Amino acid sequence: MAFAYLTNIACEEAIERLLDALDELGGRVKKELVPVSESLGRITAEPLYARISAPHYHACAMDGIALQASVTFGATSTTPVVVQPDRYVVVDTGDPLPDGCDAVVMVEDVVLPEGVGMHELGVCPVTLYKASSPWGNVRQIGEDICAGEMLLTSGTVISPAAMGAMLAAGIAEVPVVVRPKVGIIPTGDEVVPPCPDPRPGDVMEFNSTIFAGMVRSWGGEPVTYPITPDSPEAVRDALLRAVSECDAVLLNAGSSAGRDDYSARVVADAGELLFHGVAIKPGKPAMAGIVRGVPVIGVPGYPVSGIVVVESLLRPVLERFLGASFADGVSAEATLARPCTSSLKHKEYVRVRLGAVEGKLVATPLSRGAGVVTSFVKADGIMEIPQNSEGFEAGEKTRVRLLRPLAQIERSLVVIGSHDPLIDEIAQIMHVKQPELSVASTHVGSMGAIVAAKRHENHCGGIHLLDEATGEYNASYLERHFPQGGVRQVECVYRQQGFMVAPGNPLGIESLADLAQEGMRYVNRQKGSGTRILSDYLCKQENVDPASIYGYDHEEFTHTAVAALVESGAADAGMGIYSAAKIYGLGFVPVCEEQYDLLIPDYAWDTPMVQALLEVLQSEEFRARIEAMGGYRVESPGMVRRHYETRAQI
Ligand SMILES: Nc1nc2c(c(=O)[nH]1)N[C@H]1C(S)=C(S)[C@@H](COP(=O)(O)OP(=O)(O)OC[C@H]3O[C@@H](n4cnc5c(N)ncnc54)[C@H](O)[C@@H]3O)O[C@H]1N2
Ligand code: MOO
Repeated sequence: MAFAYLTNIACEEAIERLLDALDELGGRVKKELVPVSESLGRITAEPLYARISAPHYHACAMDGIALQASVTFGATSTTPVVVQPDRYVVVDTGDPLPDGCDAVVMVEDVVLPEGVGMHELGVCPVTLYKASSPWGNVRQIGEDICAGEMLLTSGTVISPAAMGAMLAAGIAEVPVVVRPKVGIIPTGDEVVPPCPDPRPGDVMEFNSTIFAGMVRSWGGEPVTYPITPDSPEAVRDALLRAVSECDAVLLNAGSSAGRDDYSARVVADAGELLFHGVAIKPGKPAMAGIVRGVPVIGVPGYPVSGIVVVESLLRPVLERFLGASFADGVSAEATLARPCTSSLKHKEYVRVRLGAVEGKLVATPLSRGAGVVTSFVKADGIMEIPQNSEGFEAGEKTRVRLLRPLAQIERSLVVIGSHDPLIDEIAQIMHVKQPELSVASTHVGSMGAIVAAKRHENHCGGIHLLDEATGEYNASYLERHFPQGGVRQVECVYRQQGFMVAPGNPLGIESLADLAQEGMRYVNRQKGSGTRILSDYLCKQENVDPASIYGYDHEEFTHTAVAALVESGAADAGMGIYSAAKIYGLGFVPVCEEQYDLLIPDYAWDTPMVQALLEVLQSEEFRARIEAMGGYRVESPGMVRRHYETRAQI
């Protein structure tokens, strides 16, 4: 019988239980001495005091002459003072201040007698037109560091400058906290080492690589154990070995309620289970316990859940071990582009893309799937929805923890609209041309581009909206949705739309009518996408009732997602562009060539991002790249087809 969840405690309480248990175990910080030159990123175990002052002698701060300031007193531009060679010494920057001197005059302020060269400086009298003040241009002993003063407190992450300061202060070795060893045990019969050709059901083991990276970034030393099969004995053996060798252990997967989920039971049998089940999403099956004096954290198998749990529960443990804080980064207020509902049962962490549009930060939620690890790759920030909240409406303001510097986010082209793989190619070319710029794209269909532009939430978006009455693309939609104008319709590409089918089209699919036949399975695009409008239009034209097509309600958000489903055999056909079919080696039945334009609102036109986009569209690289992808025709990308100029509403 599987071990059911015991608790649904708040994350804060889970952390408290874990840290209280650690406190009961007693002092933990272990120290070691390392050479300063190898201490970068380590954490000081004690406060560090300077052994010597820096500079440790009075040092000349400039090239010139050293003298006693009093000999220059009274010198002005009209009443110069002449100093004889026995009253000054020629010095260079860094030299010890000669005995009897208390000031340095820069060589630029030293005037030699008429006809005398610099090589005679030191043996000739010099004229000064400015008085020196005592200790002028001298770095006195201890200007930087005074012997005995505290340089760094304990718990400081050692920076390159701190390394230099320690050496200057006469410290050659520094006491640092020993890196806590964190054991990582991946478990599961289905889990296999990463490989290029996994079989169905194989789960590639990549969680431990993610967790090891996180552990390292917080000053710990990861120890990854071999993949352990799903048996209580094997998991117990691996756990006992890990707790004997490490300071903390992550037991990965088997945390939920499935047949082979033993983690909680093994921890409870081998030690003390502190909790199983935390009110966070993703990550609710998280658990923790103490086994033989070592904290053990049960991390759910799904990678996104795993990242959230390791961040929420392991980080505080490492902070306690290290006596340091890896506090959450900067947060900022953002406006939500789409509604985001959540349950009252847990606090939810939603990954978001961010972009600055008209000076306002806009957050677009990314996939919330616990298995979608790329949501963390694409994320610019994390939005928290508190446990007592049902979520946020579109347009609501919320605080977002930033995962990238704001300055970078502000230089991101926000693309919200119809999906086409060419947007990724634009991002690549743009980034090479101007590395400070990036692209944040979200695929919400052509109508989504219009909605986003109306709400001032994007810089541009792809549109391919067929007007059934005229057979024209986009113009009538823009006229209707922007009666006050304020947008430009910019040419991008012409692309082939058609049915993506199995290679060689074994079922002979030529039309939607064929797909309405018994036994055929279709995969569709989401409502509001141009491709969906095309399928609906073709249904009408061919007099096919959409309800008669199996899978017409099965909606995907991108051409590639549709292609992947056809390739997997889960569907016999889906409407999409040729380039996506080509990536997946699928058959393709052309239906029409459509006009894929970009909608660019006037408010975004002058931004460096949009100007860079136009440059990319007009570049040879773009043309070459698009032609290589296949299924596109390129005429004059970047050309403004029509400017819907702003006009007052009547
Ligand atoms: N009936 C229920 N089923 C599930 C529940 C539930 O409450 N009732 N909870 C779901 C939630 S929420 C989560 S999160 C997962 C947790 O699953 P487990 O921790 O038990 O993990 P597994 O089932 O062994 O694996 C799930 C999934 O995770 C991926 N995985 C696992 N190990 C690795 C690895 N080392 N590297 C990469 N990916 C890994 C893989 O996709 C597995 O399929 O349970 C839900 N189910
Ligand atoms: O807790 Mo699970 O991690 O929601 O997906």
